Amino acid sequence: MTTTAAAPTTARASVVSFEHVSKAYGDVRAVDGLTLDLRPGETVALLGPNGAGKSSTLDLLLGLRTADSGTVRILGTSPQAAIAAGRVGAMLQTGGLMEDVTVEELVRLVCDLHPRAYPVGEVLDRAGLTQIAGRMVNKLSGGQEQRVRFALATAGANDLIVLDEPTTGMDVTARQAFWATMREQADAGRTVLFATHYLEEADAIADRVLVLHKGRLLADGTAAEIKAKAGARRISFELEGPVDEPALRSLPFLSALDINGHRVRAQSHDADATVHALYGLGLYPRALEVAGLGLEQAFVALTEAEEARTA
Ligand SMILES: Nc1ncnc2c1ncn2[C@@H]1O[C@H](COP(=O)(O)OP(=O)(O)OP(=O)(O)O)[C@@H](O)[C@H]1O
Repeated sequence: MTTTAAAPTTARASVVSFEHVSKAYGDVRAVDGLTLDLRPGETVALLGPNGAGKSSTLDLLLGLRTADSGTVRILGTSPQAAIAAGRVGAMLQTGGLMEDVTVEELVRLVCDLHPRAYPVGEVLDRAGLTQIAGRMVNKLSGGQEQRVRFALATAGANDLIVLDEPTTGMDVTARQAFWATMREQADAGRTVLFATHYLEEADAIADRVLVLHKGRLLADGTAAEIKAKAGARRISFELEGPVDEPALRSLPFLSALDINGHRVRAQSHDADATVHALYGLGLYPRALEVAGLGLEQAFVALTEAEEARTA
């Protein structure tokens, strides 16, 4: 396949590109110099504490807000042009659904407007809406409304799917079906970007995790890399006989140590080296366990460290 500079939608091109993008509301810097590239087929989770700038970032990406400075591109064009060309599907937290129509009528309307729409029946089925296709939109439960939003976001063959806390209010079955569909979309080469507060979802689904804090990118990598960046693994063991605390504190790479009777819990930046040194002290740890930080613990560690650094 040949590629040329004039073909921004080739596999090598960025699907999403932010270059030094900033957005402030008064003196609140919601997005602060964000530079970012998302590539085809990536499933990317956007994490951050409340107010970190996740929704603002998605709003800028979708052209719903204008950046104060910097450039946002989708597939090499402006967000508005990419959306008009039917290349972007979005599912946002806010924004009411049209109410005086049935589920099917609403889905049909959106399919009619989409330049590369899927058949209405397929869209309804994929979102688990076939059974309630004839129901009025204003009679739906919160979780059913989310399914409708999901259907609207996947009404056509989009290159980019943007989701703001998509599974909020969905039950377990809906959630599983939702992520199965998103995986299919990613396998078909679509880029999926989703903001979430469910870290276990990010861990299970995303092949790339972005951590935002005060509008800045604090971490960018696989979930495993984010956990490693938080810089610690947990070690726990028991010791027989008197516990020599100074000797334990002298172990290399320790970031935390908690001694409770004979039970020792530690965090280490290099658990292998710490455990090796533990045996080197002539100690015989029993019930030894070494575990990584979960994504949630890593997220808390990273954002708290940044909070302390920037306070
Ligand atoms: N329209 C607005 N006017 C003023 N301030 C705003 C506006 N929208 C957002 N902000 C502020 O910008 C910052 C970023 O908000 P944003 O909604 O992007 O964060 P978020 O990461 O999506 O938060 P959450 O997890 O709570 O949804 C916050 O401090 C918020 O109060």
